Amino acid sequence: MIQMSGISHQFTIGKRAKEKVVPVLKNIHLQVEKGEIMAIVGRSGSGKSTLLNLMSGYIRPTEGRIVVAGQDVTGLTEGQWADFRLANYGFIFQSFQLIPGLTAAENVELPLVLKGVDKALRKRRTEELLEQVGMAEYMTHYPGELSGGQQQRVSVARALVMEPPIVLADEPTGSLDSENEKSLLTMIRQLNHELGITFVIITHDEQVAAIANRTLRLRDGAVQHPVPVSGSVQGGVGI
Ligand SMILES: Nc1ncnc2c1ncn2[C@@H]1O[C@H](COP(=O)(O)OP(=O)(O)OP(=O)(O)O)[C@@H](O)[C@H]1O
Repeated sequence: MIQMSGISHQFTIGKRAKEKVVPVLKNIHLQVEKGEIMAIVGRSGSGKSTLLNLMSGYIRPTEGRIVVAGQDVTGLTEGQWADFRLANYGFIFQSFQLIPGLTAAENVELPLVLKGVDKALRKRRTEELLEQVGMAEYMTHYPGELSGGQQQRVSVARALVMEPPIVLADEPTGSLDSENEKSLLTMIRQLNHELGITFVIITHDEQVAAIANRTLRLRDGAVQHPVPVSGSVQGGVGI
């Protein structure tokens, strides 16, 4: 589903005369299989977010090739990446990243508006999803009127609204208490099993890593060691 080959990335910081190159990722090879949950773990600064940003086209690799859903995305322009993300990825963040001035329903609906989907269809899809994540009663609430756990449910609904084959999550449980964490993980497992959605999840959290089929460990920008297969997804473990 996602293949990264020979990926290296360095940031260049500072002004011209004092430019400094910061190498972050070194020769990463990874393959995320369709229908699996992959956890990415590693110490702060090991390059986890950089890896996710490369997968989703927010930054471009210094070296290497990225193929997602059969398409070589390495050379996409910014505009092409925007379309590609809308069609292929849903995102879940630690800080939810809901738009404060929009209701729960409007937040979920927004990607459909951007895509020009018909209003009646948007409404139906939004209601279905908010129902699915247990937030039907809160459709007209603003994010500021919802608990952290409720906001994360809304953000899951938003991530799913375009029916993406892949969901990328950056510390999705990082702001949740243990009860909300448990219910989010149950939801992720269900979505993975029932809809076959592929998940890539950055996490510090052992409970999250425990639901993953595989765990990729980064250390100082490199893959730490080969990844054992521990879940139900078969074959082709190309890390
Ligand atoms: N835009 C940038 N410019 C320069 N350096 C950057 C930039 N983004 C990240 N870095 C550096 O790259 C390294 C890896 O950062 P990254 O955010 O990928 O780590 P991480 O593993 O996600 O960390 P954390 O768990 O703290 O979020 C760090 O040393 C960081 O300072």
